[in-house]
Amino acid sequence: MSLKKCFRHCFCCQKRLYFMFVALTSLVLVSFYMMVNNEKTLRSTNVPPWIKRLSLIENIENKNYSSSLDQLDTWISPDGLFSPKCNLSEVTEALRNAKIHGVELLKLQTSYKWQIILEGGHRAVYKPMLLPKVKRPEACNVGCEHPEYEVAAFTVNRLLDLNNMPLTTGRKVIWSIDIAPVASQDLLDSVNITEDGDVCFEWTCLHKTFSTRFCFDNGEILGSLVYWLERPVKTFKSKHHNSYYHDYHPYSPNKIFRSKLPGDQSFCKEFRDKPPYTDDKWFLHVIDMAVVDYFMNNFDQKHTYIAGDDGQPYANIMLDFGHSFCQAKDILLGAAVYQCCKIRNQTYEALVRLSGSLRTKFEELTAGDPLFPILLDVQFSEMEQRFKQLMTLIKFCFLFHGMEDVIMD
Ligand SMILES: Nc1ncnc2c1ncn2[C@@H]1O[C@H](COP(=O)(O)OP(=O)(O)OP(=O)(O)O)[C@@H](O)[C@H]1O
Ligand SMILES: [Mn+2]
Repeated sequence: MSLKKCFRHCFCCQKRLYFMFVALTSLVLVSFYMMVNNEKTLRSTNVPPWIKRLSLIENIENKNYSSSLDQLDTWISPDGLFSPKCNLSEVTEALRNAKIHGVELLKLQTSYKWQIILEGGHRAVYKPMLLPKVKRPEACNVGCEHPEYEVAAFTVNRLLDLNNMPLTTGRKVIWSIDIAPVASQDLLDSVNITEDGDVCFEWTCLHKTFSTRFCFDNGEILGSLVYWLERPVKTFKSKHHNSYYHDYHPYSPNKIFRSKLPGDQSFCKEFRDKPPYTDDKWFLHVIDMAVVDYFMNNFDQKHTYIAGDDGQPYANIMLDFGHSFCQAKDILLGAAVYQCCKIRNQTYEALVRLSGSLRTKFEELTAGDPLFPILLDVQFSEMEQRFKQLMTLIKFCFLFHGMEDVIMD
């Protein structure tokens, strides 16, 4: 090789090396910048470190659902969990599709459920459907819950123009794809996978003395997803007030109060003149709860609320409808409405608008839900019948007290 050629060759090598060095340094710098930036955004959210690592990957891939879900907490006010101007379909879509970053058994109260962590660290309660959609054979508040009723209750709430139930939707998940890779050890340990790929586990449903084996065929699971309120959630209890809403139900454990029930006006006597029910906001919410429970034939609801920073009740909420549509049909579920003979103007107007179109409007709202059709035909007929009964009870109130006295703003 001539001296000139050798010189040119070395020069080219050096140039190539130089370019490689610059490219590598830039790559390292860009990656480092992205890592630091992502750490910064993630550090601001209150999620465990193992979730953060998953979120790091997620944040690069997809930010959309996370920012849709970010809105939910900002919508909460003393007047409820959202307002008519909120885009519920956008958030519902996010709840149905957001990536799942963590799942564990939620050992609170009695029903089988999971706590799910969605992208952005948003939490939700997932109640898998343990049973097919059947007419409930049992007495009320016994046996397994039906998560499809949580979706039905949310739909009824929306149809009644109420805004107190956290956003709820049906959601399908696949065990091997959505759950197993991010499940906690105790959830993984609680299931076994059959040779056919079915996911099975044992669970004892409410008031049963034996456990039952439940299996999800091919690991495909349908269930209800309720957005988790990152707020202190509390329930009015008898020890703070002489009675509370749930005591009024024939299935309440408070037998003393139950024995006082038949036919008198005790609901209003017990409630209206005792705080917090002296305040219309809390009193009218109890009436709204009775309207929803009457529609749903639900004996399980308690008066639940979000507490503010001062520990005082801030906003009313409605939770827990998995035991609805039970066998006993008790007119006492409507006691708050027909014994007090009061109803919120907005709720009454919504009821009037629903007359004759309950089924169509319910189906319109739930058309895109993975659990559609949410209810059996027979349950729908039951709901329509109970809706008519409630309207008759309200008309009796108009007759005895006059419409002006019954309707409250
Ligand atoms: N969306 C939510 N946001 C915040 N807290 C919630 C939410 N859903 C449930 N909780 C809390 O978890 C508790 C249990 O939830 P839920 O009532 O759905 O369970 P459950 O097992 O069906 O109860 P029960 O045994 O009374 O039927 C509630 O009382 C409430 O304190
Ligand atoms: Mn329940």
